[in-house]
Amino acid sequence: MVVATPNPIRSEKIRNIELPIIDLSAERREVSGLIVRACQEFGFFKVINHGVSQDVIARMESQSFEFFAKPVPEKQLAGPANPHGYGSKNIGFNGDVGEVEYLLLSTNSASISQMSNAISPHDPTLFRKFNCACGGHLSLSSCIDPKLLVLDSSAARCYVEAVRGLACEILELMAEGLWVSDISVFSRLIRAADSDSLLRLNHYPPLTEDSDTSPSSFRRIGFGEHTDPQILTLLRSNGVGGLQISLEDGVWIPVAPDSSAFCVNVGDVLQAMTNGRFVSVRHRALANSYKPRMSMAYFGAPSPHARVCSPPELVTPQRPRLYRTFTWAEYKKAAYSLRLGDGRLNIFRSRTVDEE
Ligand SMILES: O=C(O)CCC(=O)C(=O)O
Ligand SMILES: [Fe+2]
Repeated sequence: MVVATPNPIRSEKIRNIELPIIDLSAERREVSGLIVRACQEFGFFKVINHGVSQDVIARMESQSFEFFAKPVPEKQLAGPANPHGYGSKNIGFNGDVGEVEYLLLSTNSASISQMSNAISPHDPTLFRKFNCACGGHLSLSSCIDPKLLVLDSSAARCYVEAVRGLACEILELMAEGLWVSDISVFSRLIRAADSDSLLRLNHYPPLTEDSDTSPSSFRRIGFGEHTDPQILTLLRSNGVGGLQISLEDGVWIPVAPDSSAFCVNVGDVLQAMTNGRFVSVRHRALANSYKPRMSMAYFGAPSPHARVCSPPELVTPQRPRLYRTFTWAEYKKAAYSLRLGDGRLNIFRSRTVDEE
């Protein structure tokens, strides 16, 4: 049995910075400018007035809590995570551990149904069915598709439809703000039918058995420092803090929980596609000493064979190409072979830039 090593957090700096909160209902040109600035400075921002229905969010959250409240043997029916499925304490395949249990799902419906069969053979939906009539203003048409209601009327399916719509909208605002002529250059990748996008539910149980009561060791690593490999992450948590981002080594900026917002962060693929203009920010999650924390992360990813390269407008003589073209399958292979905290994108830096 692998036992998670306690990770006391000592001698680190916490800096309280006000992170950008962007109102998506404001004027479009202004919003796209603010998003680009946030992605360049922080690789992170929050969005409000995002249009995803509170009902869709609330149902997904309650289904997730219900899942994590199940007895361990039942949850283990959906495990071990390989990489999809239920996992506890072990993250990835290379020895990373944390005070977290999670359920990682591919967002394609076949995969969600398969997992739900494994968990509840007598109830063939992973999360109890409900009558999905919304799905967020951005993806209404796909959510009211009668075929979808028959096949995918689960909280997970509806949530995924809504957040994918929001992610596409944000990616198009980014392209506009960068003055890229093909505004679907990023969003098209996660709209593809075989996109490798994921939904990850993380549950950080409270740390009740801590005998050392000093403030620094009272909080433990739930999910260790890393960048997200995909294009864009949309994350929500319950009202319990724990997420932190890091812009310089050893300095952590806490992200306050906010029920009206989605946290958005740039992933490695978007850093590569913007030729390094946007930063894929390092972040981590701490488990709370008293309260359970739950987060739900949608990771918008390309399809395996999609080629990742910058649009021509973002490569100039003053700003030569930083990364060589690669496929998402290649990138994933590299990511799975490394530890959580390793900088994977460096492997894909252009030789010409390295040699300069
Ligand atoms: O739980 C959180 O707030 C962060 C989780 C995370 O970074 C991830 O799942 O990639
Ligand atoms: Fe992450």
